Amino acid sequence: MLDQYATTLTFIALGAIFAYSFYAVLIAGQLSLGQAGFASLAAFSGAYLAPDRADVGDIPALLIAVAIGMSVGALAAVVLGLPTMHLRGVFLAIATLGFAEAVRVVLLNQEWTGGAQGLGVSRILTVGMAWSALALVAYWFWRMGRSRYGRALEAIREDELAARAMGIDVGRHRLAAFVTAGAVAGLYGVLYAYYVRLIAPDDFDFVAAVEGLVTAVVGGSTMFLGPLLGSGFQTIVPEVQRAVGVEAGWIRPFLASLLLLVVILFLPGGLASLLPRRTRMPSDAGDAADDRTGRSHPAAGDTVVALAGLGKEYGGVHAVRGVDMEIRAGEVVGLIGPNGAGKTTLVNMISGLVPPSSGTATVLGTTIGRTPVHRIAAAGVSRTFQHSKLFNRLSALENVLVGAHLVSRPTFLRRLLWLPSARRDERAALRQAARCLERVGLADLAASRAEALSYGDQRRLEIARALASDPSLLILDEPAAGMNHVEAARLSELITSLARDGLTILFIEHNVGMVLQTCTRVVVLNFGEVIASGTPDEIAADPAVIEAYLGSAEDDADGGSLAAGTAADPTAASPDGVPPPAAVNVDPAAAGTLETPDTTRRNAP
Ligand SMILES: Nc1ncnc2c1ncn2[C@@H]1O[C@H](COP(=O)(O)OP(=O)(O)OP(=O)(O)O)[C@@H](O)[C@H]1O
Repeated sequence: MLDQYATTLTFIALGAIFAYSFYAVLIAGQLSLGQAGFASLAAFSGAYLAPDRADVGDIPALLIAVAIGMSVGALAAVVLGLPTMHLRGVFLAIATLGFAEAVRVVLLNQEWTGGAQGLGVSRILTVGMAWSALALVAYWFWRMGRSRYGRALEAIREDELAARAMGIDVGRHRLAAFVTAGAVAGLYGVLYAYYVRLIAPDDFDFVAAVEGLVTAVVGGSTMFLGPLLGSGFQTIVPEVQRAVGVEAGWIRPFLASLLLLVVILFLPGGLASLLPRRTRMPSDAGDAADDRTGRSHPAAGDTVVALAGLGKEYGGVHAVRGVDMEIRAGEVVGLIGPNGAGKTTLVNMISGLVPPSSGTATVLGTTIGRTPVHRIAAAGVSRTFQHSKLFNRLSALENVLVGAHLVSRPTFLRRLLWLPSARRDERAALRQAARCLERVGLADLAASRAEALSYGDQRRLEIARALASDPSLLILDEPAAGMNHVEAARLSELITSLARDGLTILFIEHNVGMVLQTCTRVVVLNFGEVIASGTPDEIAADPAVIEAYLGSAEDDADGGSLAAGTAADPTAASPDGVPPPAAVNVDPAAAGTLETPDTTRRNAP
């Protein structure tokens, strides 16, 4: 029975292993076609360099060839990966395809490979060996999935910038994923060689690469079973055809292409996304006693942020100009100003996303400018974004777990060995994430995908994710946008309670009422410059601020005032949950007087 299907089963296993080499990088959002080149290099060098089966026996000969092939595949991935890892999407695909084609052409013209005739190899691989190898590869990716490393790769796939802001070293993770792909492709190349008896460079051409990619995408690149499902489908279709007596060779590629189209249009996560994703809240989330994050925070009153003459210029437009600012530990600083005042640019510089054009800045002892974003996050800066940057296809709990990246320990290798300490560390990370979800009131929605949450809940989830790293400085960019006044009041309470715990908070908000109520100090920006800084009461009465908000002093005399404006419900004009424009934060009666900010003043002379 097994013998009858041995060839089909072996090819399902081989196809799945090759598809895993694509999955290895797809999971991190990378599109590579270089795996055909890695497999080809591995197959030829393994078959050529490994000792003969007659000298060492079948299994040792195959194992030595596998070791050579996987090392060659991994090494080739390092050599190709170092210069190409900064490429994204189709550019990476083109560069890696170029590499695979170059390998094919070079091997075609070598004597030792047999050129177009190919190289004869003994058949050693059996169906049992092929499935054992597949089981090991699948096990690797299964154990990776719920490790800190696996979650970091998924976060990079979902939103690279947010992943950096969570403290993930994106370059290192992408290279590691690429090297894994090289090793797995190398394994495939050697196993294939030791099964088909004769290998030629054309066995690893463009068509083979695309087939491997299609198998992985159809199966699903978001779950470790995807490549297996994809390979099963791709290999079984011709068998079913034969069984029902339809011999047309075009049916399989046609069905595969059709399925690819259906998957891309309707099932972006592939067949595997039909399987439910497990997300379990830990039962002992409240038990915080033994979960110290190991972070040390500045003492109350210490300098957290020091900016001197900080500026940012975009092609002649001064988004931020000469800002001097100091934020001390324990302060809740509100950053307000009309649209386009430079608020987001300023916090982007503080969190390392945007390098300044002039001036100096030190954040938690780290000089910003050339320091990568993940290092600034590691120093203790955490943030949310003006436009939500959640990891959409991950659950709420998984989002927050990624947020805990910096305060959790690497678990992947220990998970491979099934060590209890890995389980303990994963549970500690889960408890940390669960506590943060509870703190923002989202514990009940832990299992929901981030993209399925309401706008207000998404904003709270971003705060929970930012809190998970136990930061010393929390930066919130318009956290109340899109919230109704009840939600905004609850958010204000949350910020106050976080501040009571000693967290330093800098937040941008158009809801001036909320800012005045929540902050210990308010900084007002206009045209990229600080026009006022002081307590909420001082700011509410500051004529320069009132003018910046209401357009002119005469308008103010007509009844407009910052304080009056704050009384207005900031979301009254947005029943559909769309974030309100800045103008709704002023007295509706005076809103008509709000002038569009004049950006001419910020233009460089
Ligand atoms: N990447 C960029 N390239 C060019 N100009 C930019 C860029 N980012 C911001 N700006 C410009 O810098 C100025 C300040 O923008 P910024 O987004 O920092 O203001 P903001 O106060 O956060 O505004 P809002 O309240 O609307 O979010 C604007 O004139 C904007 O057009």
